[in-house]
Formats: sequence, C-alpha cells, structure tokens
Amino acid sequence: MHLRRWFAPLALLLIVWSLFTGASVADGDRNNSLPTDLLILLFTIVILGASVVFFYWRQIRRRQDSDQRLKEHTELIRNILDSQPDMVYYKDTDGRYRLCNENCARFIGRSANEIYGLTDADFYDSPTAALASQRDKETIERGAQCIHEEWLHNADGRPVLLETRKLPLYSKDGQCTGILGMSRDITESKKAQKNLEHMAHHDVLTGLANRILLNEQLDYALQLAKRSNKTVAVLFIDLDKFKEINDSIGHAVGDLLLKDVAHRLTKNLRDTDICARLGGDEFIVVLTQVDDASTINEKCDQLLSVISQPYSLQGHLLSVFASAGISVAPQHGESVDALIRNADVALHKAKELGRNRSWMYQPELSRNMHSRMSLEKDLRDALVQNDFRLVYQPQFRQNESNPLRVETLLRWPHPLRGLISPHEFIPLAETSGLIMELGLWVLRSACEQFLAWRDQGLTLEKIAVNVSAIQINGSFAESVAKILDDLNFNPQWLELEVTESLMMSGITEVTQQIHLLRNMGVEFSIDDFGTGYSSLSKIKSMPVSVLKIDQSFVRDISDESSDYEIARAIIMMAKSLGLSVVAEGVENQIQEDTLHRLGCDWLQGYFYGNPLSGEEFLTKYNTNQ
Ligand SMILES: Nc1nc2c(ncn2[C@@H]2O[C@H](COP(=O)(O)O[C@H]3[C@@H](O)[C@H](n4cnc5c(=O)[nH]c(N)nc54)O[C@@H]3COP(=O)(O)O)[C@@H](O)[C@H]2O)c(=O)[nH]1
Repeated sequence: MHLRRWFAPLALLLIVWSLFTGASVADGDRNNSLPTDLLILLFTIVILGASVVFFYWRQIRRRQDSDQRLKEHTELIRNILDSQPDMVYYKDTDGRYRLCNENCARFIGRSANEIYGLTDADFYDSPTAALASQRDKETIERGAQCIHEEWLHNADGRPVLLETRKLPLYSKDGQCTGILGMSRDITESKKAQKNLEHMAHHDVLTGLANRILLNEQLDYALQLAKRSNKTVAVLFIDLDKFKEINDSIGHAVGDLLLKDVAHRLTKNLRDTDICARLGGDEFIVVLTQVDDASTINEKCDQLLSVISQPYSLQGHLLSVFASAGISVAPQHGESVDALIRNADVALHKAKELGRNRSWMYQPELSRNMHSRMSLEKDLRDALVQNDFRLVYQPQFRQNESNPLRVETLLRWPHPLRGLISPHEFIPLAETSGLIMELGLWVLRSACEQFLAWRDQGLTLEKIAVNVSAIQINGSFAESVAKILDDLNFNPQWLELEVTESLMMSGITEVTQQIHLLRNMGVEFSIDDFGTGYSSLSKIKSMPVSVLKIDQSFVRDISDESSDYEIARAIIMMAKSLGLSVVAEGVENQIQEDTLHRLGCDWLQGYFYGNPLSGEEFLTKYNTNQ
C-alpha cells in the first residue's frame, strides 16, 4: 500500500531528475548525449504511462470496493428488514412504495420488486386506500410517530388486525421524503387479551357476570335508578341441596345443571337486568329500573318456578329447587355491598323457613343474624374451653326395670344465657361447620363414659349417639374407627342415630360410609322416624337395625287416634323387616300401655327417667353398687 502511494511522486521525481541530468550531460558531453537522452525520455514515458495506468486502475478498484461495500450494506439492511416480525415499508410523499420487507410483500401478495412504485390503491379497495393515504398525510403534518389499529385483508383474503406505526422521514435539508411504516399482526394477541378480559369479568362455567362485573354493573344500575327515581332489586338465589346432587350424581352433571340454571335465568330476564354467578350454586339477579316494587316478589317467584322445572342431564331426570333472598334499593341499602349482604341475610331466612321459597329482607333479620354470629363465636369458645356437657337418657326393654341401652344428649350451659337447647345450637354448629369437631368430641366422650361405667360395674348393651347429616362426609367412618380404636371400644356397643331424610337421600358417599361402619359392627338407627317421607319399600334396603318412633306420634297415642295407626304401622313394618323399635317421648302410663299392646320393643322418655349426667346415671342405675 505504502509503495503504491509513493509510486507517482517517485515517478515525477525521476522525470525531473532525468531532465536535469539529461541537461547536465548535454552540457558536458554533447557527443554521447543523444542515446542517453533518448533512454531517459523513454524511461520517463514508460514511468509516466505506468503512473497513469496505475492511477486509473486505482480509481476503478476504489469504485469496485465502494460498490461492493454498498452491495453488502444493502444486503445487510434487507436481511435486517426481512428478519423483522413486523411488516416494514417506506413510501414516498406521493404514497408510492419505495421499500418493503418480505413480511409486507407476503401480506400484499406480491414480490418486493413488484410493489416498488405502486400505491395502496393498487392493492386495497378505495376506502381502505383512502384511509391509509389520509393517515400518511396526518403523520407528515404531525411530524411525529402516529399509531393506529386497522383491519386489512391479507393476500388470502383473511381479515387481519394490524397495529401500525407511521413515522415521517426527512432529508438532510429538513424536507420530508416519505413515511416509514411498521405494521404488526395483533389479531391473536387482541383476541387473547379480550379473552383474558372476559375471563376476569365472567364466570368460566356459565359465562355469566362474575362478582367483579356484578359490582360494576350493579353500581351503575344504582346510579341510573337514583337519577330516574326507580327501584333496583337484588335477588340472591341459591339452589337447595345442590351439594347432594353433586356428591351423588357427580360434578359433571352438577356443572351441566348450573349451566342450565344460568340459561333459564337469563332467558327469563330483560336485557337490562343483570345475572351473575358468585360461585358454587349462588346466583345474583338484579332487576334494574323497576317501576312497581310490588312486582319484585312475583318476578322472583317466577324465576324460582322456572328453576324448579325438571332437568334431563346425561340421562338423569332431576328436580331442583331454589331459595331466594331479596333486597331492594334504596330501602334496604344504597350500596352494592349492603344490598348483596342484605339479600344474603334474607336468603338465610328463606332457607330456614323450609327452602324453595323467596324472602324479602327486613332489618330485624340483620339483628337476628348478628346475635346468631355472636352465638356462633360463643360456640367456638365453648368448644375450646370444653364447656359442653353430656347427659344420658335410659332406654328400657318392655317389662325390664334396668336400662340396657342409653342415648347420649348434648348440653351447652352458656355462661350468660344458661342452658341452651340443642334445637338452637346444633343447627348453628351445622351451618358453621363446627359440628364436625363437636360431633367427634361427643362420640369420644360418650364412648369414654360407657367404658367408665363398665369399669364401675354398670354394664349396658349399647350407647346411642346422635349424628348430624353434615358429619357424614368421606372420612367419617375413618374418624369413628380411629376413636373406637384409640379407646379399644367394641364397635358393637355403639349405635349411631341418623335422620330419616339422610337415610333416604341415597347419597352414595353416605351409604358407603354407613356400610363401612356396619361392616365393623356399628349399629345404625333412624331417629324421629315417621316425620320424613320414607316409602316403606325403601326401608328394606336401608342399612339400619332400629327405628325410633318420633315422640310426636307417641304424645297423642290412644286407641282411636291417627297417631296410633301410624305407630302401629311402623311397629308392624319394623317387625316384618326384623328391625327393633324404640318409642321416644313416653311420658305416662297410657302411652306405655298402648306401646306394650302394639309390641314396641324399647321405651324411652321422662316416664322412665330424665337425661342424667354420667355420675347421676351411674348412681341411679348401677345395681352392683
Ligand atoms: N347431632 C346431634 N344432635 C343432638 C345431640 N344431642 C341432642 N341432639 C338433638 O337435639 C335435639 C334436641 O335434643 P334434646 O333437647 O336433648 O331432647 C331430647 C330429649 O331430652 C327429649 N326427651 C326425652 N324424653 C322426653 C319426653 O318424655 N318428652 C319430651 N317432650 N321430650 C323428651 O327428646 C329429645 C330426644 O332426642 P332424639 O331421640 O335424638 O330425637 C334432638 O333432636 C336431638 O337428637 C348431639 O350430640 N348431636
């Protein structure tokens, strides 16, 4: 490189030197100067020629190098553009495409070369092309990047949502030369975003509004109603015994049922009304812009009746009922929370009153609810502080003076309110879930007492313990077995009293648990028999050994009464099925005589003895003392 650079100056130097030396030689030796001059001249011409050739050769090489570099540069830029996931293009100020990458060419359906020099009007319909040109103009006028979303049809005719950024480009002297455009296909991401938004505001199973959307919509409905002096009603709807359907037939059918209920509700509402699912089997319906408040109850009952029409789901014919609590704005609250809370309170009342009905909120319901909540707290404390007590009521075989069986009954001596009836606190323990712990405490304590009596000489055949339906879940048998095992308690000494409706429910889980315990030797009796709706044929298949005639039939048992007929029928049926019968609530001689005549095996009631504490029971009935 260095040699090449010095070659021309050297050649020039050589020419000057040769002219100079040629002149000096001519001065000194004229005879010999001609051939030398010629040589020098020739040499100089050669050198000059070589220099010129070299100069041009160097110029050509330089241009070739720069062309090559330009080519490499252009290729690099094209590669960079083509590697972009977006469509990239450049249009001049007349809207003619001067550059576009492969993605852009593919979208348009022509090669980049074909696109060169064309305008949007050559690819798109006139409104689309006009809009694109208008946006180009706006971008140039604004002198800054503009972003917009646009639907375009790609080369296959598929509509594509593009997010397009347009940017004006300028020459060195500040003249706008055109628009650089970058468009990204956001069809799928927009769809996903919409789905996410929908999911965030809707219940996945039913597609109804969820709590978030309900809050927004109800809030808006309340504002509208306030302005127009109208009423808004909130209906809190809950399916009755949905858990039992779910447990017995399965969650798949349960899901279908919820979907169907949602469909029936929406079909029977106006477009302006709101229907939401809060989860589980809880639905909220909001009747907006109600002119006449007296129509609310009617509408609610119509919805409950629609829900109660039979369902045919996966081959199962189901009847489902629902209860509803109603709150009305502004009387029962002006905020979303207050209205939903009060509708919920009213729903509890509807359920308490026997389900399949609606109930309108009243302020005293909240007061009751508060006292119930405080009692529930006391119940929890009582469990922790071991405040509960057990009492025992004897059961006598006909003509026997010593009890052979005993029923365990729970007592709660409340520190302020005195003795609270199990009729009051057992339902509370059930709804709060405390019954699980409380029930197992009763069972363990009763078994311990039975063993203590035995140790002290009082030998009984069996001890009965009441069990709430809600206690019989999938781990019930295991929990009972553990207690019996811990205490080394013979399962044949234990009888569990369950209600008729539980036995009749046919819930698979319950039947399985009862069978597990029966196989261990635990006996089951049906408590308060006759108050449910057992079909006599069904009794045969029930895993029980004892029927307890409800005390309501014993109370007025006399030869002529219908109660007498019922008691007689129960005893006859039980005998024919090989079951024992216990009559509860026996209070006098007439009742005892009648039951004797009817052949009742076992008798229990105040006539024989009140429920007693464990010690009192031992003192009274231990004949071995
Ligand atoms: N799940 C659980 N339920 C329980 C438990 N302990 C009790 N209970 C249930 O509460 C209901 C009310 O029980 P209680 O107030 O104890 O009343 C029982 C007896 O005291 C009463 N009785 C007994 N003899 C007579 C009588 O001659 N006359 C009369 N009027 N009443 C009498 O009857 C109730 C008998 O209960 P039961 O045999 O179970 O029906 C009651 O439903 C209890 O089952 C518990 O631990 N768990």
